Amino acid sequence: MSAPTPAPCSPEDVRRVACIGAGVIGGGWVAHFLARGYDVTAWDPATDAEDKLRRLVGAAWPALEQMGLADGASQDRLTVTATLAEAVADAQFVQESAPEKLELKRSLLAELDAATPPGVVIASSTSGYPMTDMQPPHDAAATPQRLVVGHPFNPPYLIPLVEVVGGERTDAAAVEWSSRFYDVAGKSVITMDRELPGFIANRLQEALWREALHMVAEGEASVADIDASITEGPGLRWAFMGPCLTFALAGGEGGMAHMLDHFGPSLKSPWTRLEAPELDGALRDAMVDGCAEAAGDRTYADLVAERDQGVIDVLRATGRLGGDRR
Ligand SMILES: NC(=O)C1=CN([C@@H]2O[C@H](COP(=O)(O)OP(=O)(O)OC[C@H]3O[C@@H](n4cnc5c(N)ncnc54)[C@H](O)[C@@H]3O)[C@@H](O)[C@H]2O)C=CC1
Ligand SMILES: C[N+](C)(C)CC(=O)CC(=O)[O-]
Repeated sequence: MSAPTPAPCSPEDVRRVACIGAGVIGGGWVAHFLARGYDVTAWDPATDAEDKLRRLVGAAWPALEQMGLADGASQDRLTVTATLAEAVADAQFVQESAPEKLELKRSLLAELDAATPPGVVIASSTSGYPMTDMQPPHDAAATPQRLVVGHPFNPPYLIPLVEVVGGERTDAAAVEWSSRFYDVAGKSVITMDRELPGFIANRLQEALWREALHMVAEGEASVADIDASITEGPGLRWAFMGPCLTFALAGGEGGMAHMLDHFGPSLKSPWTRLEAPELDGALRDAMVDGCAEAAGDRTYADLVAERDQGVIDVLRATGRLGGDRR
């Protein structure tokens, strides 16, 4: 591996962030960085991207005001550029949020690497690809050592977690730099020392999702019942205590030891029973129809507002609103 290029500034000194790809997640990142007082440049090849982006940021702003804006934070600090090169020309950090297609990510990250000033860290929002599979190989021109995964959660302007992990050709200093940067930018960071499919949280979510799809495919439970089983049940605990400590309490004063001795054998069968279901047309239709039924007459905008207020209420109730803000 060639010598790492020193980052042009410390994470604390970053003022200009570029967001490449401005859909659900890229737009959410834009809203987050604006609310934290950064100057943001954004680029997205879709012809209607700027309108959609400004609408998304406008819809997120009331929630961000409730969360508390950084000094000087303003939607006016967003510049949407005509080209990728203009977006990254002066950037001190780049967040890529393009569609989850491996070949597209590969060529886009190579293009970003070529256009971004030396040493500036480039993070991908990918929800599952290992950076090793996406980063360009080492050659005279490429600098894959500054490429990391920074996996956010929807919406990135409200859900604190970012999972940070490098690939085989990533410099450890870039992982460390980006973890510190996200922390300074108000995120809650888990830094991983190895690549795992789905990272940590999606690996857990995917297990739950796999079972949900099985139940819908087999007609065993409705979409509404599956959602209620989490929001009225374990989801209430998970907002402040993770699944491991929660289950330690299931063992009473005997804790996790008693929980495993007591329930371990009976839980083993569901652990190993099912493979991923076939996502065929019938299952797709059942999920789409079930979600439409569960949403009722609430529009997409209604649901976004409801979700945003719900997350803020939970953050406030669990003492995670305010505190150490940028
Ligand atoms: N939607 C979600 O809940 C989450 C998604 N992610 C990840 O974020 C990334 C983006 O996903 P979404 O925002 O959901 O997708 P999206 O479909 O909402 O947005 C993708 C955007 O990328 C743009 N685009 C297309 N080609 C491009 C290119 N060559 N360069 C730059 N932009 C391009 C599209 O015009 C679109 O605006 C994916 O890697 C995904 O896995 C991560 C966490 C959660
Ligand atoms: C649906 N998704 C796999 C893209 C979701 C994520 O990656 C994280 C999230 O927001 O739950």
